[in-house]
Amino acid sequence: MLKISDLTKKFGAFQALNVGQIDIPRGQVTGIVGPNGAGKTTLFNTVGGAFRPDTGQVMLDGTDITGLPPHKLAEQGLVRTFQISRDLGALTILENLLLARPGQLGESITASLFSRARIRAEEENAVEQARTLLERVDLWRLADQSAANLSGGQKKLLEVLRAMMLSPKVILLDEPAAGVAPTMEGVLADFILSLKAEGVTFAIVEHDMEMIERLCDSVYVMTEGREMMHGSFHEVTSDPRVLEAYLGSMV
Ligand SMILES: Nc1ncnc2c1ncn2[C@@H]1O[C@H](COP(=O)(O)OP(=O)(O)OP(=O)(O)O)[C@@H](O)[C@H]1O
Repeated sequence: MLKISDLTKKFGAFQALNVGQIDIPRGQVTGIVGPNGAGKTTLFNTVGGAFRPDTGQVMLDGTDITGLPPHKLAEQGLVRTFQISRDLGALTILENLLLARPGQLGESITASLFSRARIRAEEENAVEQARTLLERVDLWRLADQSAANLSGGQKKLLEVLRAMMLSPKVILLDEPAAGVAPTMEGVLADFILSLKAEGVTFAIVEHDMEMIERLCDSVYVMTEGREMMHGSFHEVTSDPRVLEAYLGSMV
């Protein structure tokens, strides 16, 4: 589904990313792990349109999407999640979802002058889509409350729902377990797996190895900007090179 080839990114003289080949298969959850500074966030930023790569190629379902900005990537079916920021926290839960979806008709002045009814229908569709998503995770009853009041786990659910408003093929999911109480981790994991069962493809950057084990069909281990190893959770966690990469980052 997503093929990342020879992707590089430098910050000044520092080579933060130097990936050979990372494949994110259709309908699977692929984990990306590695010690601090390994380049995981830079990979997501470069694939997700925040940075342009220096070299390399990203193909999504057969289409070259290299270097496209986030709104173009979303049109193609690739969406990256972001933490619910302070600004988004000030909005209600429903507003968070409605804002995640770029206005289609509403962006054109001509359309807004001549197609009020269509715009209203479009907005009603968006509310309906948001309601369906919120009901799935039992957040519809809180739709009018400020997102800032949600627990860490509920905020993570909201991040995923915001991505789902764009009906993506692929979600780049940033640290789903971060700031989530252990009791909520299972709820979050089950929701991600239910989306996977419906055909959504995930790439997940995560430090929490229990979450990786629970979610991932396969795992890439990154170190020093490169993909060092790829395999099942048990293959990568029993490989001495992986242990060494983690220990090496701590000394
Ligand atoms: N905008 C930037 N400017 C300069 N250097 C950067 C920038 N972003 C990241 N780096 C550097 O690139 C390297 C990789 O960072 P990155 O954040 O991608 O690692 P990571 O694997 O996500 O780490 P962590 O697990 O700690 O989030 C680090 O050495 C970091 O300092």
